[in-house]
Amino acid sequence: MRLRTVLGIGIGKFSVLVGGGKGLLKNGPQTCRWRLQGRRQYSFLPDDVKSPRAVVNPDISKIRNIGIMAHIDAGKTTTTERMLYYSGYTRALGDVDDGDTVTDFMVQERERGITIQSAAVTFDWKKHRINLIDTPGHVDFTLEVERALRVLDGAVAVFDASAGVEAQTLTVWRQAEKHHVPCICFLNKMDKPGASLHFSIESIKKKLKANPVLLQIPIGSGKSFTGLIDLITNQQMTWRVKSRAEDGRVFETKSLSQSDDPELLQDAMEARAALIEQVADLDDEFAELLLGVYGENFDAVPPAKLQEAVRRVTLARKGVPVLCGSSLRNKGVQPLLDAITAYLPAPNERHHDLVERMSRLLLPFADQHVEIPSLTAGNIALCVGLKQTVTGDTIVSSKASAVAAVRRAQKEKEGERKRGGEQASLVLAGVEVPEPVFFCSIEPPTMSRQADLENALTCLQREDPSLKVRVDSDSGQTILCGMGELHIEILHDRIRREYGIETHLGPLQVAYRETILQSMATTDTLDRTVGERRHMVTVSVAVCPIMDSSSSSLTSCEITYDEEVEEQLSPDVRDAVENGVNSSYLQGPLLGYPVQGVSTMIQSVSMEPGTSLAMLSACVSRCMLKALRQAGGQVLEPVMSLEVTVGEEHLSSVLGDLAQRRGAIRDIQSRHDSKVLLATAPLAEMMGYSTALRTLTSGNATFSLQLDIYEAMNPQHQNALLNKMAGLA
Ligand SMILES: Nc1nc2c(ncn2[C@@H]2O[C@H](COP(=O)(O)OP(=O)(O)OP(=O)(O)O)[C@@H](O)[C@H]2O)c(=O)[nH]1
Repeated sequence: MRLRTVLGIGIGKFSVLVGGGKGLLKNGPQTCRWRLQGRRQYSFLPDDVKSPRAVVNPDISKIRNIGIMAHIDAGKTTTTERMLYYSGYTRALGDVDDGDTVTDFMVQERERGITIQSAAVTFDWKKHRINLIDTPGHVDFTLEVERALRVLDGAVAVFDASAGVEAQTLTVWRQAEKHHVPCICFLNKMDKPGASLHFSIESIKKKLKANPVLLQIPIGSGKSFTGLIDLITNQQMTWRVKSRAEDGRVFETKSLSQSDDPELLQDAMEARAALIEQVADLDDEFAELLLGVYGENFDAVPPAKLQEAVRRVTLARKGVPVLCGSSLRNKGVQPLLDAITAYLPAPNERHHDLVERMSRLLLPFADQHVEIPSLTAGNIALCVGLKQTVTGDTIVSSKASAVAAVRRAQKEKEGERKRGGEQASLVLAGVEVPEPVFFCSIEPPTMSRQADLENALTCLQREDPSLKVRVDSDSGQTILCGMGELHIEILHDRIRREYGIETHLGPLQVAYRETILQSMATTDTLDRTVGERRHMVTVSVAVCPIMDSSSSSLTSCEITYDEEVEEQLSPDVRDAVENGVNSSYLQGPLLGYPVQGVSTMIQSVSMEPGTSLAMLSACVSRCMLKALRQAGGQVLEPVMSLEVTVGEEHLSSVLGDLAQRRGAIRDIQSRHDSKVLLATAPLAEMMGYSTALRTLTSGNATFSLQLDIYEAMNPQHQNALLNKMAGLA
């Protein structure tokens, strides 16, 4: 059987896509055939085994998204196979050694490059849905495992009880720890003569530095391993499996009694007392219960209370439940399934760092909002309570489903390309955020409201990506950068109404940029003694203009290296050099506006031993400033494209006004009995245009304004601007 699942964490959606090239489970026909890598055909009759479709939408609290990890040959495949069989999803027990296990496809899929997120089996167990994701320990899959672990809610580590913790498990265990994934350990192969509970527990402590919480002890060892004692319930489980043909589905459960083997009874009593003490040490709530009611008589501790406490300990990752069994001999797998449902968390109990939680979904009906429990494809709804999402983001049920969607889209695209067509990506394009062209300072009424203002601005920015907020490094003032006068006015008003903060706005200013006119090469040396240490560095840089007037993007600055220099520099020295260059791009030498359209080549860097990287960055930055100054600064101003719709009678006055605003008319079109005037004009000249246009046309005109390009100012206007900024005009 080949199941592909797309994980849905957090909001409880879990789509199961069945199929993948070897045969699909269809609705209509009664029999579904599966081909397992060409080896064998299984015939599934619905009455015979369950279909994955039998598992429909369980409550989120009943879902377990679990990774299974193991060292090679520890018995992961055999264990998974037994889980599918006991839960009723396969008709026959497969055998790894005969090469007919259901999940064998995983290995082969991996060889073919199929990734781990999609390699999964889904089944139900006692009203729970278990999605078991393979997380192989092989180093090549480290990244995939890491990805899987980030979205998984829990993990089962399978060990060979005769070998204890082995190298590969160690790697995956560390990753699980990093992502705070609660785990259960399964000591498999208890039937092997060399199997040792004590040795395995010690190796979990020593090698994994984990705190094993032993929940079962084995009955018998090696070939005479027949069952387990459940220390939570004090029950004995025995499997009368005499041959490999017996499937272990039926096993006997009974309470331990005095008539049982006295040695076993004694071991079980001691192990249970140790368990209770250990859990009391790890869980305050259980400790209180124990001190208050059951202090004198551990036997009386109700299994349910102990189980709840073990669950809390597992979820808090203070301890790791340990179970034993022999998958090959069909012993101990059902209690392992019980433990997965009892101790590992549901998706809503885990706090994934990448999953947003919505508090409510609302359907808009005119001006009313109706709360709905879920949403299907193709609908539009409002969501409440998102904390990280900003406008333009695509929200998916999990990172894994996003990756799977991208991969599917790529495959489809590939297929379409072969067929000569084009296919749209499944991932929505975010909104294109234009660069803000205006800015102004904003101040709270008193310093005590600064934190409230910052919070308000953070919320507003998430809603409106065209609003940018920064802190001026010289004045320390908070600066609002927006799209226009009205934009900033409305933000100001919203801060007052919605957040109750009366702010003061500084004068609105145009966001200019700077570039250079010619190429220039410069050398600079920094020689400074700080304390006992002498820092000495000499750098040479060459800057040249790469004016691309079609671009309004700030990213059009480059850093290149002389070939020989590039080979000599270590990565951290290169980082320090680039920090220095990039910081000089932030504030141009003329007016301190960001620099664009400059290519910098690092020609030489020579450092005396002992010179810090910070001093290197400082030297590069100073050298850059020198080079940019000498290269002749040029101010770039935002030029807007303007569309004015106006009655013919007012056209000439609008044109006259535009001429005074340094406007350039591109076209005048007729639309019904109005004229549409297309023009460009520098933003600096367009301040207050809406009022001016209203006055000129007695309110009979409309206009739209948007950034066209950043254009070099002519020398006359640039000088006027420089004088104005210097307070001379
Ligand atoms: N004695 C014994 N052998 C077992 C047990 N479980 C699995 N094996 C054997 O161990 C070998 C490896 O089992 P697999 O289930 O393929 O182990 P795996 O961890 O999936 O291995 P890889 O997929 O190669 O990583 C096979 O020969 C199994 O028959 C067990 O409980 N007892």
